[in-house]
Amino acid sequence: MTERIDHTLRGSWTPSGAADAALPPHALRWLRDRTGLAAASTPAGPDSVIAVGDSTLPDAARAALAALVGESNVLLDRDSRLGRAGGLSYVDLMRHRGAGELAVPDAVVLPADPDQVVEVLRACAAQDIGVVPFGGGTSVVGGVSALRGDKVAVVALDLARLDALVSVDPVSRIAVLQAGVRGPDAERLLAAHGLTIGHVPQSFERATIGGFAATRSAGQASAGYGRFEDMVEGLRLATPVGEWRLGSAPASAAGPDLRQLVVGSEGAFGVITEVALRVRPTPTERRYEGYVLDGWEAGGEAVRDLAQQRVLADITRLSDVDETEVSLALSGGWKSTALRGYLRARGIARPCLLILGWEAASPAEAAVRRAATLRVLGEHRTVRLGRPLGEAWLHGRFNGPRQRDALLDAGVCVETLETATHWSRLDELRDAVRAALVDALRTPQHRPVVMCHVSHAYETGASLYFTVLVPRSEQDPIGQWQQAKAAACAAISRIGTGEPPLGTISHHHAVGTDHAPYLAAEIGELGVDVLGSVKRTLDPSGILNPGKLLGQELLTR
Ligand SMILES: Cc1cc2nc3c(=O)[nH]c(=O)nc-3n(C[C@H](O)[C@H](O)[C@H](O)COP(=O)(O)OP(=O)(O)OC[C@H]3O[C@@H](n4cnc5c(N)ncnc54)[C@H](O)[C@@H]3O)c2cc1C
Repeated sequence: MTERIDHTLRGSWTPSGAADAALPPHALRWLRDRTGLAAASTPAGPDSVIAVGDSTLPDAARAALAALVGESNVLLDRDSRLGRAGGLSYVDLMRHRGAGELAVPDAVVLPADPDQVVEVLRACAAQDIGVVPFGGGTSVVGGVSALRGDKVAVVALDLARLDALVSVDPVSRIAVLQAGVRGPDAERLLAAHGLTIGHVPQSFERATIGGFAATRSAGQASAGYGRFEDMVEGLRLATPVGEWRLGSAPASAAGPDLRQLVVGSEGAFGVITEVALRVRPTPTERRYEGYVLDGWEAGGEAVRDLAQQRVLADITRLSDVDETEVSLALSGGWKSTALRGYLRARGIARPCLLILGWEAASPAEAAVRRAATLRVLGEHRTVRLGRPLGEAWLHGRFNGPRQRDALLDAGVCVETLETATHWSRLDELRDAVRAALVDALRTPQHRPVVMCHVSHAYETGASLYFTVLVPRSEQDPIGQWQQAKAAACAAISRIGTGEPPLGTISHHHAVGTDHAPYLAAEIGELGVDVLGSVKRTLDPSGILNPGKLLGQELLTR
């Protein structure tokens, strides 16, 4: 049995909220100077001010669900329902802070095992109840928004009780985990067998195995361990028409790989109840280092070279000039001033920070792999800053959501978005998204900070991850971001222009509700129809995750 997360925690990342964040006074001073942020901000409204309507779950449906999972596992109280109302995007957090309207589920249902999940789905289909699969609830694209669609009610299907390590095959290096196991618990359970998954997204502390699979998640060490879909050997999927089991060999030519139809299906095709994962021995040697290159173009070329010569470090993360500047400004103090001076003296005019990390089973393996990376990196002009900077990144790798709480408290609109494209178009895509965000958010009083980094690199291209900071609009804090996000999505997808997309609408955050309008621009109308027919086969009455992945309009055509 693993420790349950408190889902009543929605307005912040940790119970202590902003108090948990390292946002020193000099960082706020810097933000005020740089963005025009006012000294005072509007305090967040307490949970009690949020309007939560009565549950519309019919009595017959409640009774049917209670007969399957037990009375105590059908929750109708306000806090439980509010606690599964939406994910953890900026917009979700603002809604939980009293701005805009929240879609609150009519009940929370907690099945105990994969068979119960199938039964719950059958019962919901019979009663015309929508079902939102809920893992860690960390979606940032509206994936767990409790939309009702055309159903009489909607329930959040919380997978927290599916929290077991089912089996370990040490010979094949495969572990089977239930879908509700959270990142840290999965690693703890596997560590007892000397094994690791190696999947560490920034949401690691709260997100689950089922959520990782349902969203095609990518962790910070994706260059070494692969994206989550690379690790999935097999799955159990509960659907309203029965269970579907996939994956019986490491590779197969028995038709298309249907596992990939389930990985990334975002709860719209079924509920993933178990995942068989490729695991590796726990690394005993870890080494993280910082380097600096002069300018984004030079940094990008170096990372491309590492990827194409197949010597990427397990963690490879390149910040652009703006992100490097913000990191230095936020860390502040004499050390960052000294560092800037040192870099200037070494001829670096536009510092771009590159973090490299190697994780290996022995010091010898780490040394060989590091030497291979550095041989290629040595062909580019770099300044080595050594282990302290790499260790500092490691130490702060989960700080982002904590700092976000503090920034929200300070009146900042803070959000991220991500995409990916091929190397030959990476700069064009970055420039287009940057320009769209800056244009949408700049006002006579406010100057947005738009930062970008590459955190996932491939032989043919890379991801781009943008972080935006701008003083929050007091009148329309949600609309302010939604307009900027729409402009960025239009720049990526080039929707309505007749041009092919510049990049993908999501490299790892998934589609949810927010990206659904851009899906057809990426996969084509035919692609949407293919997904629609899969949906109709597995979920004929359309109860699963209304409005996600395919969006409501795309489904009904
Ligand atoms: C601060 C922060 C940092 C983040 N960093 C990263 C990152 O580094 N990399 C990354 O990839 N993502 C990141 N994310 C996004 C998010 O954490 C991932 O999408 C994650 O995989 C979601 O897992 P979850 O268990 O929280 O799923 P949820 O948020 O609960 O659900 C996500 C989607 O999957 C569906 N779903 C969940 N469980 C199941 C299941 N068992 N079966 C079927 N469908 C299911 C839901 O209905 C929903 O559509 C971040 C989010 C936050 C808030």
